[in-house]
Amino acid sequence: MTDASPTHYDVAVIGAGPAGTAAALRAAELGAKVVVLEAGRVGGTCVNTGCVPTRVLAKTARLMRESRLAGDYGVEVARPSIDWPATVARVNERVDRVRSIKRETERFAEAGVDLIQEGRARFADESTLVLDSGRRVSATSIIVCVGGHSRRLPIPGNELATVPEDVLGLPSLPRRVAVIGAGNTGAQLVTVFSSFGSQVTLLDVAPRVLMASDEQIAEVVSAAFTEQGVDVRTGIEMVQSLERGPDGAITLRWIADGAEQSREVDAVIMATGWPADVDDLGLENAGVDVVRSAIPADQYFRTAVPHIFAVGDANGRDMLVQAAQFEGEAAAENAVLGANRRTPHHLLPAGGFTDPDYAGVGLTEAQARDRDPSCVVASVAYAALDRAVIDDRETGFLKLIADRRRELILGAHAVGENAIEVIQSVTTAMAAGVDVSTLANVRFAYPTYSAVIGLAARALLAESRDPTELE
Ligand SMILES: Cc1cc2nc3c(=O)[nH]c(=O)nc-3n(C[C@H](O)[C@H](O)[C@H](O)COP(=O)(O)OP(=O)(O)OC[C@H]3O[C@@H](n4cnc5c(N)ncnc54)[C@H](O)[C@@H]3O)c2cc1C
Ligand SMILES: NC(=O)c1ccc[n+]([C@@H]2O[C@H](COP(=O)([O-])OP(=O)(O)OC[C@H]3O[C@@H](n4cnc5c(N)ncnc54)[C@H](O)[C@@H]3O)[C@@H](O)[C@H]2O)c1
Repeated sequence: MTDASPTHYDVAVIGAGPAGTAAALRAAELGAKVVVLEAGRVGGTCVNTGCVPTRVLAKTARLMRESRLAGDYGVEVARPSIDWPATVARVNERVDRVRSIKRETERFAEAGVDLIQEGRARFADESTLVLDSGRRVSATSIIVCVGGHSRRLPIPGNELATVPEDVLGLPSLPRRVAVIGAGNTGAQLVTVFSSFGSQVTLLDVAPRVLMASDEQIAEVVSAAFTEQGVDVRTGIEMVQSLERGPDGAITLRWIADGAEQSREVDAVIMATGWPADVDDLGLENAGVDVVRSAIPADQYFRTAVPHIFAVGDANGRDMLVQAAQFEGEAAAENAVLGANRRTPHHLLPAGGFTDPDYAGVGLTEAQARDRDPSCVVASVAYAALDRAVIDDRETGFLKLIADRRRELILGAHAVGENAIEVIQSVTTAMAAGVDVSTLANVRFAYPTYSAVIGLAARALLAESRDPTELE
Protein backbone atom coordinates (compact mmCIF):
# COMPACT_ATOMS: atom_id res chain seq x y z
CA MET A 1 0.00 0.00 0.00
CA THR A 2 1.27 3.55 -0.72
CA ASP A 3 0.03 6.62 0.99
CA ALA A 4 1.23 10.00 -0.22
CA SER A 5 0.09 11.95 2.85
CA PRO A 6 1.35 10.27 6.01
CA THR A 7 -0.94 9.81 9.00
CA HIS A 8 0.31 12.07 11.77
CA TYR A 9 0.77 10.98 15.39
CA ASP A 10 2.05 12.69 18.53
CA VAL A 11 4.40 9.76 19.16
CA ALA A 12 5.65 7.02 16.85
CA VAL A 13 7.41 4.08 18.51
CA ILE A 14 9.61 1.81 16.38
CA GLY A 15 9.73 -1.69 17.86
CA ALA A 16 7.40 -3.54 20.24
CA GLY A 17 9.91 -5.18 22.57
CA PRO A 18 10.02 -4.31 26.29
CA ALA A 19 11.23 -0.75 25.55
CA GLY A 20 8.69 0.01 22.82
CA THR A 21 5.78 -1.52 24.68
CA ALA A 22 6.52 0.48 27.83
CA ALA A 23 7.06 3.69 25.84
CA ALA A 24 3.85 3.35 23.82
CA LEU A 25 1.61 2.49 26.77
CA ARG A 26 3.01 5.33 28.91
CA ALA A 27 2.69 7.86 26.08
CA ALA A 28 -0.93 6.80 25.51
CA GLU A 29 -1.63 7.00 29.24
CA LEU A 30 -0.42 10.61 29.11
CA GLY A 31 -2.99 11.33 26.41
CA ALA A 32 -0.82 11.17 23.28
CA LYS A 33 -1.97 9.74 19.94
CA VAL A 34 0.49 6.85 19.54
CA VAL A 35 1.49 4.39 16.83
CA VAL A 36 3.76 1.36 17.22
CA LEU A 37 5.56 0.03 14.16
CA GLU A 38 6.75 -3.56 14.56
CA ALA A 39 8.54 -5.58 11.89
CA GLY A 40 8.17 -8.99 13.52
CA ARG A 41 6.34 -10.46 16.51
CA VAL A 42 5.35 -8.19 19.38
CA GLY A 43 7.33 -8.86 22.55
CA GLY A 44 10.74 -8.38 20.92
CA THR A 45 13.89 -10.32 21.62
CA CYS A 46 13.11 -10.94 25.25
CA VAL A 47 9.99 -13.08 24.88
CA ASN A 48 10.55 -14.54 21.44
CA THR A 49 14.22 -15.40 21.14
CA GLY A 50 16.06 -14.16 24.26
CA CYS A 51 15.26 -14.35 27.96
CA VAL A 52 12.22 -16.61 27.84
CA PRO A 53 13.51 -19.41 25.58
CA THR A 54 16.92 -19.26 27.30
CA ARG A 55 15.25 -19.62 30.68
CA VAL A 56 13.25 -22.67 29.50
CA LEU A 57 16.49 -24.21 28.21
CA ALA A 58 18.09 -23.45 31.59
CA LYS A 59 15.25 -25.26 33.34
CA THR A 60 15.70 -28.25 31.01
CA ALA A 61 19.42 -28.20 31.77
CA ARG A 62 18.68 -28.22 35.49
CA LEU A 63 16.33 -31.18 35.07
CA MET A 64 19.14 -33.07 33.36
CA ARG A 65 21.54 -32.33 36.20
CA GLU A 66 19.00 -33.13 38.91
CA SER A 67 18.09 -36.42 37.20
CA ARG A 68 21.73 -37.44 37.20
CA LEU A 69 21.86 -36.83 40.96
CA ALA A 70 18.53 -38.47 41.76
CA GLY A 71 20.25 -41.73 42.70
CA ASP A 72 22.01 -39.97 45.60
CA TYR A 73 18.57 -39.51 47.15
CA GLY A 74 17.44 -43.06 46.52
CA VAL A 75 15.37 -42.04 43.53
CA GLU A 76 15.90 -44.48 40.71
CA VAL A 77 15.70 -43.01 37.21
CA ALA A 78 17.14 -44.15 33.93
CA ARG A 79 20.14 -42.21 32.60
CA PRO A 80 18.59 -38.99 31.26
CA SER A 81 19.00 -37.96 27.65
CA ILE A 82 17.72 -35.11 25.52
CA ASP A 83 15.01 -35.62 22.90
CA TRP A 84 15.94 -32.43 20.97
CA PRO A 85 12.67 -31.99 19.00
CA ALA A 86 10.70 -32.43 22.23
CA THR A 87 12.94 -29.93 24.02
CA VAL A 88 12.45 -27.40 21.23
CA ALA A 89 8.68 -27.99 21.25
CA ARG A 90 8.57 -27.41 25.00
CA VAL A 91 10.48 -24.13 24.68
CA ASN A 92 8.12 -22.92 21.96
CA GLU A 93 5.08 -23.93 23.96
CA ARG A 94 6.30 -21.96 27.02
CA VAL A 95 7.17 -18.94 24.85
CA ASP A 96 3.61 -18.97 23.49
CA ARG A 97 2.23 -19.25 26.99
CA VAL A 98 4.25 -16.25 28.22
CA ARG A 99 3.16 -14.33 25.12
CA SER A 100 -0.45 -15.12 25.96
CA ILE A 101 -0.18 -13.56 29.40
CA LYS A 102 1.73 -10.51 28.16
CA ARG A 103 -1.08 -9.63 25.69
CA GLU A 104 0.78 -6.70 24.10
CA THR A 105 -1.53 -6.52 21.09
CA GLU A 106 -4.65 -6.41 23.26
CA ARG A 107 -3.08 -3.90 25.65
CA PHE A 108 -2.21 -1.60 22.74
CA ALA A 109 -5.81 -1.84 21.49
CA GLU A 110 -7.22 -1.18 24.98
CA ALA A 111 -4.97 1.89 25.30
CA GLY A 112 -5.97 3.24 21.88
CA VAL A 113 -2.48 2.68 20.45
CA ASP A 114 -2.35 1.84 16.73
CA LEU A 115 -0.13 -1.18 16.02
CA ILE A 116 1.09 -1.45 12.44
CA GLN A 117 2.89 -4.63 11.37
CA GLU A 118 3.75 -3.96 7.74
CA GLY A 119 7.48 -4.69 7.77
CA ARG A 120 10.45 -2.64 8.84
CA ALA A 121 10.22 1.09 9.48
CA ARG A 122 12.77 3.45 8.00
CA PHE A 123 13.32 7.20 8.46
CA ALA A 124 12.48 9.16 5.30
CA ASP A 125 13.30 12.39 7.13
CA GLU A 126 13.47 13.46 10.76
CA SER A 127 9.69 13.27 11.26
CA THR A 128 8.53 10.71 8.67
CA LEU A 129 8.81 6.93 8.67
CA VAL A 130 8.17 4.67 5.73
CA LEU A 131 7.28 0.98 6.11
CA ASP A 132 8.16 -1.92 3.80
CA SER A 133 4.52 -1.85 2.68
CA GLY A 134 4.99 1.73 1.46
CA ARG A 135 2.76 3.19 4.16
CA ARG A 136 4.09 6.47 5.63
CA VAL A 137 3.65 7.75 9.15
CA SER A 138 4.77 11.07 10.60
CA ALA A 139 5.10 12.03 14.25
CA THR A 140 5.98 14.95 16.48
CA SER A 141 8.25 12.66 18.55
CA ILE A 142 9.78 9.34 17.53
CA ILE A 143 11.02 6.80 20.08
CA VAL A 144 13.47 4.33 18.55
CA CYS A 145 13.20 0.97 20.35
CA VAL A 146 14.63 -1.32 17.68
CA GLY A 147 16.75 -3.48 19.99
CA GLY A 148 19.71 -5.34 18.56
CA HIS A 149 20.84 -8.57 16.96
CA SER A 150 23.74 -11.00 17.24
CA ARG A 151 27.06 -10.08 15.73
CA ARG A 152 28.76 -12.57 13.42
CA LEU A 153 32.52 -12.26 13.50
CA PRO A 154 33.83 -11.13 10.10
CA ILE A 155 35.85 -14.30 9.49
CA PRO A 156 35.88 -16.89 6.70
CA GLY A 157 33.13 -19.46 7.19
CA ASN A 158 31.10 -17.32 9.61
CA GLU A 159 27.90 -18.40 7.83
CA LEU A 160 28.48 -21.88 9.34
CA ALA A 161 27.96 -20.49 12.85
CA THR A 162 24.65 -20.46 14.69
CA VAL A 163 23.70 -17.24 16.51
CA PRO A 164 21.97 -17.41 19.91
CA GLU A 165 18.55 -16.40 18.50
CA ASP A 166 18.71 -19.43 16.19
CA VAL A 167 19.88 -22.11 18.62
CA LEU A 168 16.49 -23.81 18.57
CA GLY A 169 16.91 -24.23 14.81
CA LEU A 170 19.84 -26.63 15.23
CA PRO A 171 18.78 -29.85 13.51
CA SER A 172 19.88 -32.00 16.45
CA LEU A 173 21.70 -31.75 19.74
CA PRO A 174 25.36 -31.24 18.80
CA ARG A 175 27.71 -33.82 20.34
CA ARG A 176 30.55 -31.26 20.25
CA VAL A 177 29.84 -27.54 20.36
CA ALA A 178 32.05 -24.44 20.50
CA VAL A 179 30.65 -21.28 22.05
CA ILE A 180 32.49 -18.09 21.05
CA GLY A 181 31.89 -15.29 23.54
CA ALA A 182 31.72 -15.67 27.32
CA GLY A 183 29.33 -12.82 28.10
CA ASN A 184 25.91 -13.38 29.66
CA THR A 185 24.57 -15.07 26.54
CA GLY A 186 27.54 -17.34 25.88
CA ALA A 187 27.90 -18.39 29.52
CA GLN A 188 24.28 -19.48 29.76
CA LEU A 189 24.52 -21.47 26.54
CA VAL A 190 27.65 -23.18 27.84
CA THR A 191 25.69 -24.45 30.83
CA VAL A 192 22.75 -25.51 28.68
CA PHE A 193 24.80 -27.60 26.24
CA SER A 194 27.17 -28.93 28.88
CA SER A 195 24.22 -30.11 31.00
CA PHE A 196 22.63 -31.65 27.90
CA GLY A 197 25.75 -33.81 27.54
CA SER A 198 27.51 -31.96 24.70
CA GLN A 199 31.28 -31.54 24.82
CA VAL A 200 31.71 -27.77 25.07
CA THR A 201 34.64 -25.50 24.15
CA LEU A 202 34.38 -21.86 25.19
CA LEU A 203 36.53 -19.22 23.46
CA ASP A 204 36.89 -15.53 24.25
CA VAL A 205 39.43 -12.83 23.51
CA ALA A 206 38.67 -11.31 26.92
CA PRO A 207 40.97 -12.34 29.78
CA ARG A 208 38.14 -13.99 31.72
CA VAL A 209 34.51 -15.04 31.44
CA LEU A 210 31.70 -12.61 32.34
CA MET A 211 33.76 -9.43 32.05
CA ALA A 212 30.86 -7.27 33.25
CA SER A 213 30.47 -9.23 36.50
CA ASP A 214 32.48 -8.97 39.70
CA GLU A 215 35.81 -10.73 39.14
CA GLN A 216 35.45 -13.26 41.96
CA ILE A 217 31.98 -14.21 40.75
CA ALA A 218 33.36 -14.86 37.27
CA GLU A 219 36.17 -16.97 38.76
CA VAL A 220 33.69 -19.30 40.45
CA VAL A 221 31.60 -19.68 37.28
CA SER A 222 34.72 -20.33 35.21
CA ALA A 223 36.07 -22.90 37.69
CA ALA A 224 32.68 -24.65 37.69
CA PHE A 225 32.72 -24.79 33.89
CA THR A 226 36.16 -26.41 33.96
CA GLU A 227 35.09 -28.88 36.64
CA GLN A 228 32.08 -29.81 34.50
CA GLY A 229 34.41 -30.66 31.61
CA VAL A 230 34.06 -27.46 29.58
CA ASP A 231 37.29 -26.48 27.81
CA VAL A 232 37.56 -22.80 28.78
CA ARG A 233 39.92 -20.81 26.53
CA THR A 234 39.89 -17.14 27.53
CA GLY A 235 42.49 -14.55 26.52
CA ILE A 236 42.90 -15.99 23.03
CA GLU A 237 44.28 -13.66 20.36
CA MET A 238 41.65 -14.18 17.68
CA VAL A 239 39.23 -16.60 16.10
CA GLN A 240 40.44 -17.24 12.56
CA SER A 241 37.98 -19.29 10.55
CA LEU A 242 35.34 -21.99 10.32
CA GLU A 243 35.45 -24.65 7.65
CA ARG A 244 33.04 -27.50 6.88
CA GLY A 245 34.70 -30.87 6.31
CA PRO A 246 33.44 -33.67 4.05
CA ASP A 247 31.95 -35.48 7.06
CA GLY A 248 29.87 -32.39 7.96
CA ALA A 249 31.99 -31.45 10.98
CA ILE A 250 33.16 -27.85 11.35
CA THR A 251 36.84 -27.11 11.91
CA LEU A 252 37.25 -24.05 14.11
CA ARG A 253 40.63 -22.34 14.04
CA TRP A 254 41.94 -19.72 16.44
CA ILE A 255 45.23 -18.22 17.61
CA ALA A 256 46.32 -18.36 21.22
CA ASP A 257 49.78 -17.88 22.72
CA GLY A 258 51.04 -17.01 19.24
CA ALA A 259 50.14 -20.41 17.80
CA GLU A 260 47.28 -21.62 15.62
CA GLN A 261 44.95 -24.07 17.32
CA SER A 262 41.98 -25.94 15.95
CA ARG A 263 39.11 -28.15 16.98
CA GLU A 264 36.49 -30.16 15.16
CA VAL A 265 32.95 -29.57 16.34
CA ASP A 266 29.41 -30.20 15.19
CA ALA A 267 28.16 -26.66 15.88
CA VAL A 268 29.63 -23.25 16.59
CA ILE A 269 27.58 -20.64 18.45
CA MET A 270 28.70 -17.02 18.08
CA ALA A 271 27.66 -14.98 21.12
CA THR A 272 30.06 -12.16 20.42
CA GLY A 273 28.03 -9.04 21.00
CA TRP A 274 24.75 -7.31 20.35
CA PRO A 275 24.84 -4.28 17.98
CA ALA A 276 21.74 -2.12 17.61
CA ASP A 277 19.39 -3.04 14.75
CA VAL A 278 20.12 0.13 12.76
CA ASP A 279 21.53 -1.02 9.43
CA ASP A 280 18.43 -0.27 7.36
CA LEU A 281 16.82 2.31 9.65
CA GLY A 282 17.66 5.32 7.46
CA LEU A 283 19.04 7.24 10.44
CA GLU A 284 21.20 9.27 8.06
CA ASN A 285 17.97 10.73 6.59
CA ALA A 286 17.07 12.01 10.06
CA GLY A 287 20.53 13.30 11.00
CA VAL A 288 21.02 10.71 13.76
CA ASP A 289 24.46 9.13 14.11
CA VAL A 290 25.44 5.59 15.03
CA VAL A 291 28.50 5.27 17.26
CA ARG A 292 30.06 1.90 18.09
CA SER A 293 26.99 0.03 16.82
CA ALA A 294 24.50 1.94 18.99
CA ILE A 295 22.50 5.18 18.86
CA PRO A 296 24.00 7.69 21.29
CA ALA A 297 21.42 9.33 23.56
CA ASP A 298 21.77 11.86 26.36
CA GLN A 299 20.65 11.33 29.94
CA TYR A 300 17.06 12.11 28.89
CA PHE A 301 17.30 9.54 26.04
CA ARG A 302 17.33 12.26 23.36
CA THR A 303 19.51 11.69 20.30
CA ALA A 304 21.30 14.56 18.57
CA VAL A 305 17.86 15.35 17.08
CA PRO A 306 15.89 16.35 20.20
CA HIS A 307 12.49 14.94 19.20
CA ILE A 308 14.02 11.53 18.35
CA PHE A 309 14.69 9.33 21.39
CA ALA A 310 16.65 6.04 21.60
CA VAL A 311 15.97 3.58 24.40
CA GLY A 312 16.52 -0.07 25.32
CA ASP A 313 19.20 -2.11 23.58
CA ALA A 314 19.22 0.45 20.74
CA ASN A 315 21.21 2.97 22.81
CA GLY A 316 23.73 0.28 23.81
CA ARG A 317 23.81 1.12 27.53
CA ASP A 318 22.21 -1.43 29.83
CA MET A 319 20.96 -4.25 27.66
CA LEU A 320 18.44 -5.63 30.11
CA VAL A 321 14.66 -5.87 30.12
CA GLN A 322 14.33 -3.93 33.35
CA ALA A 323 16.40 -1.08 31.85
CA ALA A 324 14.49 -1.13 28.55
CA GLN A 325 11.12 -0.81 30.31
CA PHE A 326 12.19 2.02 32.56
CA GLU A 327 13.93 3.90 29.74
CA GLY A 328 10.87 3.48 27.50
CA GLU A 329 8.59 5.02 30.12
CA ALA A 330 11.02 7.84 30.86
CA ALA A 331 11.42 8.68 27.16
CA ALA A 332 7.63 8.70 26.71
CA GLU A 333 7.27 11.19 29.57
CA ASN A 334 10.05 13.34 28.16
CA ALA A 335 8.46 13.22 24.70
CA VAL A 336 4.88 13.93 25.74
CA LEU A 337 5.35 16.23 28.71
CA GLY A 338 8.64 17.80 27.72
CA ALA A 339 9.84 16.47 31.08
CA ASN A 340 13.45 15.71 31.96
CA ARG A 341 13.26 12.23 33.40
CA ARG A 342 16.39 10.09 33.80
CA THR A 343 16.93 6.51 34.86
CA PRO A 344 18.59 5.63 38.18
CA HIS A 345 20.88 3.21 36.41
CA HIS A 346 22.87 2.18 39.43
CA LEU A 347 20.12 -0.16 40.68
CA LEU A 348 19.84 -2.72 37.91
CA PRO A 349 19.97 -6.23 39.30
CA ALA A 350 20.93 -8.82 36.69
CA GLY A 351 22.35 -12.27 36.43
CA GLY A 352 22.43 -15.51 34.52
CA PHE A 353 21.27 -19.08 34.85
CA THR A 354 24.53 -20.96 34.67
CA ASP A 355 25.54 -23.76 37.07
CA PRO A 356 25.92 -22.21 39.61
CA ASP A 357 23.78 -19.11 38.97
CA TYR A 358 25.36 -15.68 39.29
CA ALA A 359 23.96 -12.18 39.81
CA GLY A 360 24.91 -8.71 40.87
CA VAL A 361 23.67 -5.19 41.51
CA GLY A 362 25.49 -1.88 41.95
CA LEU A 363 29.26 -1.48 41.93
CA THR A 364 31.61 -4.43 41.57
CA GLU A 365 34.34 -4.65 44.21
CA ALA A 366 36.91 -3.25 41.76
CA GLN A 367 34.66 -0.30 40.86
CA ALA A 368 33.85 0.40 44.52
CA ARG A 369 37.51 0.32 45.60
CA ASP A 370 38.38 2.57 42.72
CA ARG A 371 35.81 5.18 43.78
CA ASP A 372 36.15 4.79 47.53
CA PRO A 373 39.29 2.99 48.72
CA SER A 374 37.91 2.90 52.28
CA CYS A 375 34.77 0.99 51.35
CA VAL A 376 34.15 -2.22 53.31
CA VAL A 377 33.63 -5.63 51.74
CA ALA A 378 32.47 -8.89 53.31
CA SER A 379 31.73 -12.26 51.75
CA VAL A 380 29.89 -15.24 53.19
CA ALA A 381 30.31 -18.66 51.63
CA TYR A 382 27.24 -20.69 50.81
CA ALA A 383 28.99 -23.51 52.68
CA ALA A 384 28.14 -21.57 55.89
CA LEU A 385 24.44 -21.58 55.04
CA ASP A 386 22.23 -24.38 56.38
CA ARG A 387 19.93 -24.38 53.36
CA ALA A 388 22.81 -24.67 50.90
CA VAL A 389 24.21 -27.61 52.88
CA ILE A 390 20.78 -29.25 53.07
CA ASP A 391 20.43 -28.97 49.29
CA ASP A 392 24.05 -29.95 48.58
CA ARG A 393 24.60 -26.54 46.94
CA GLU A 394 27.62 -25.40 48.91
CA THR A 395 29.44 -23.77 46.00
CA GLY A 396 29.21 -19.99 45.98
CA PHE A 397 29.11 -16.91 48.13
CA LEU A 398 27.42 -13.55 48.64
CA LYS A 399 29.59 -10.45 48.71
CA LEU A 400 28.29 -7.16 50.11
CA ILE A 401 30.08 -3.86 49.62
CA ALA A 402 29.28 -0.79 51.74
CA ASP A 403 30.66 2.68 52.31
CA ARG A 404 33.06 3.00 55.23
CA ARG A 405 30.28 4.19 57.56
CA ARG A 406 28.14 1.24 56.53
CA GLU A 407 25.27 3.59 55.74
CA LEU A 408 24.96 2.70 52.08
CA ILE A 409 25.19 -0.65 50.37
CA LEU A 410 27.18 0.07 47.21
CA GLY A 411 27.01 -3.34 45.58
CA ALA A 412 26.05 -6.97 46.07
CA HIS A 413 27.26 -9.97 44.09
CA ALA A 414 26.31 -13.59 44.45
CA VAL A 415 27.20 -16.85 42.82
CA GLY A 416 25.38 -19.99 43.86
CA GLU A 417 21.89 -21.40 44.07
CA ASN A 418 19.15 -18.76 43.73
CA ALA A 419 21.77 -16.01 43.30
CA ILE A 420 19.35 -13.82 41.37
CA GLU A 421 16.63 -14.00 44.02
CA VAL A 422 19.19 -13.25 46.74
CA ILE A 423 20.46 -10.21 44.81
CA GLN A 424 16.89 -9.07 44.17
CA SER A 425 16.27 -8.96 47.93
CA VAL A 426 19.44 -6.93 48.49
CA THR A 427 18.32 -4.59 45.68
CA THR A 428 15.05 -4.00 47.52
CA ALA A 429 17.00 -3.06 50.64
CA MET A 430 19.25 -0.77 48.59
CA ALA A 431 16.27 0.91 46.95
CA ALA A 432 14.77 1.52 50.39
CA GLY A 433 18.04 3.07 51.59
CA VAL A 434 18.47 0.42 54.30
CA ASP A 435 21.79 0.68 56.15
CA VAL A 436 23.91 -2.34 57.00
CA SER A 437 22.96 -2.58 60.68
CA THR A 438 19.24 -2.52 59.81
CA LEU A 439 19.82 -5.26 57.25
CA ALA A 440 21.76 -7.27 59.82
CA ASN A 441 18.71 -7.15 62.11
CA VAL A 442 16.21 -8.39 59.53
CA ARG A 443 14.83 -11.85 60.40
CA PHE A 444 15.15 -14.38 57.60
CA ALA A 445 12.93 -17.45 57.46
CA TYR A 446 14.72 -20.73 58.14
CA PRO A 447 16.10 -22.45 56.11
CA THR A 448 16.38 -20.08 53.14
CA TYR A 449 19.05 -18.94 50.71
CA SER A 450 18.20 -15.30 51.47
CA ALA A 451 19.45 -15.87 55.02
CA VAL A 452 22.91 -15.41 53.51
CA ILE A 453 22.05 -11.69 53.30
CA GLY A 454 21.74 -11.42 57.09
CA LEU A 455 25.01 -13.34 57.54
CA ALA A 456 26.81 -11.07 55.08
CA ALA A 457 25.40 -7.90 56.65
CA ARG A 458 26.63 -9.07 60.07
CA ALA A 459 30.02 -9.92 58.56
CA LEU A 460 30.18 -6.39 57.14
CA LEU A 461 29.50 -4.90 60.58
CA ALA A 462 32.23 -7.10 62.04
CA GLU A 463 34.81 -5.94 59.48
CA SER A 464 37.48 -3.90 61.27
CA ARG A 465 36.52 -0.26 61.35
CA ASP A 466 38.58 2.54 59.89
CA PRO A 467 39.72 4.72 62.86
CA THR A 468 38.81 7.90 60.95
CA GLU A 469 35.31 6.63 60.48
CA LEU A 470 33.93 7.80 63.81
CA GLU A 471 35.36 11.30 63.55
C1 LIG B 1 19.74 -15.01 24.52
C2 LIG B 1 19.37 -13.78 25.31
C3 LIG B 1 18.97 -13.91 26.63
C4 LIG B 1 18.63 -12.78 27.36
N1 LIG B 1 18.25 -12.93 28.68
C5 LIG B 1 17.95 -11.84 29.41
C6 LIG B 1 17.52 -11.97 30.76
O1 LIG B 1 17.43 -13.08 31.32
N2 LIG B 1 17.21 -10.85 31.44
C7 LIG B 1 17.30 -9.61 30.87
O2 LIG B 1 17.00 -8.61 31.54
N3 LIG B 1 17.69 -9.45 29.59
C8 LIG B 1 18.01 -10.53 28.85
N4 LIG B 1 18.37 -10.38 27.54
C9 LIG B 1 18.40 -9.02 26.96
C10 LIG B 1 16.96 -8.55 26.59
O3 LIG B 1 16.36 -9.48 25.73
C11 LIG B 1 17.02 -7.18 25.94
O4 LIG B 1 17.72 -6.29 26.78
C12 LIG B 1 15.61 -6.61 25.69
O5 LIG B 1 14.84 -7.47 24.89
C13 LIG B 1 15.73 -5.24 25.04
O6 LIG B 1 14.46 -4.73 24.74
P1 LIG B 1 14.24 -3.71 23.53
O7 LIG B 1 12.78 -3.38 23.56
O8 LIG B 1 15.22 -2.63 23.61
O9 LIG B 1 14.61 -4.53 22.21
P2 LIG B 1 14.01 -5.88 21.61
O10 LIG B 1 13.41 -6.73 22.65
O11 LIG B 1 15.08 -6.46 20.78
O12 LIG B 1 12.81 -5.39 20.67
C14 LIG B 1 13.08 -4.65 19.49
C15 LIG B 1 11.91 -4.81 18.53
O13 LIG B 1 12.05 -3.88 17.47
C16 LIG B 1 11.68 -4.51 16.25
N5 LIG B 1 12.37 -3.79 15.16
C17 LIG B 1 13.71 -3.70 14.93
N6 LIG B 1 13.95 -2.91 13.88
C18 LIG B 1 12.75 -2.49 13.42
C19 LIG B 1 12.34 -1.64 12.36
N7 LIG B 1 13.24 -1.05 11.56
N8 LIG B 1 11.02 -1.44 12.17
C20 LIG B 1 10.10 -2.02 12.97
N9 LIG B 1 10.42 -2.83 14.00
C21 LIG B 1 11.73 -3.05 14.23
C22 LIG B 1 12.13 -5.95 16.40
O14 LIG B 1 11.39 -6.81 15.54
C23 LIG B 1 11.82 -6.19 17.88
O15 LIG B 1 10.53 -6.73 18.06
C24 LIG B 1 18.70 -11.48 26.77
C25 LIG B 1 19.09 -11.37 25.42
C26 LIG B 1 19.43 -12.49 24.70
C27 LIG B 1 19.83 -12.34 23.27
N1 LIG C 1 20.68 -12.85 31.76
C1 LIG C 1 20.84 -11.64 31.27
O1 LIG C 1 20.58 -10.68 31.95
C2 LIG C 1 21.32 -11.47 29.86
C3 LIG C 1 21.43 -12.59 29.04
C4 LIG C 1 21.92 -12.40 27.74
C5 LIG C 1 22.28 -11.15 27.30
N2 LIG C 1 22.13 -10.08 28.12
C6 LIG C 1 22.58 -8.75 27.70
O2 LIG C 1 22.64 -8.63 26.29
C7 LIG C 1 23.84 -7.97 25.89
C8 LIG C 1 24.61 -8.84 24.91
O3 LIG C 1 25.16 -9.97 25.61
P1 LIG C 1 26.14 -10.95 24.89
O4 LIG C 1 26.62 -11.94 25.89
O5 LIG C 1 25.48 -11.45 23.67
O6 LIG C 1 27.31 -9.98 24.42
P2 LIG C 1 28.52 -9.30 25.26
O7 LIG C 1 28.96 -8.16 24.42
O8 LIG C 1 28.13 -9.05 26.66
O9 LIG C 1 29.63 -10.45 25.26
C9 LIG C 1 30.28 -10.81 24.07
C10 LIG C 1 31.55 -11.58 24.38
O10 LIG C 1 32.14 -11.94 23.14
C11 LIG C 1 33.52 -11.71 23.23
N3 LIG C 1 34.06 -11.45 21.90
C12 LIG C 1 33.88 -10.35 21.13
N4 LIG C 1 34.58 -10.48 19.98
C13 LIG C 1 35.20 -11.66 20.02
C14 LIG C 1 36.07 -12.34 19.12
N5 LIG C 1 36.43 -11.80 17.96
N6 LIG C 1 36.53 -13.55 19.47
C15 LIG C 1 36.18 -14.11 20.66
N7 LIG C 1 35.38 -13.50 21.55
C16 LIG C 1 34.89 -12.29 21.23
C17 LIG C 1 33.66 -10.49 24.14
O11 LIG C 1 34.96 -10.43 24.72
C18 LIG C 1 32.57 -10.75 25.17
O12 LIG C 1 33.03 -11.47 26.28
C19 LIG C 1 24.64 -7.69 27.17
O13 LIG C 1 24.51 -6.35 27.53
C20 LIG C 1 24.04 -8.61 28.16
O14 LIG C 1 24.10 -8.10 29.48
C21 LIG C 1 21.67 -10.22 29.40
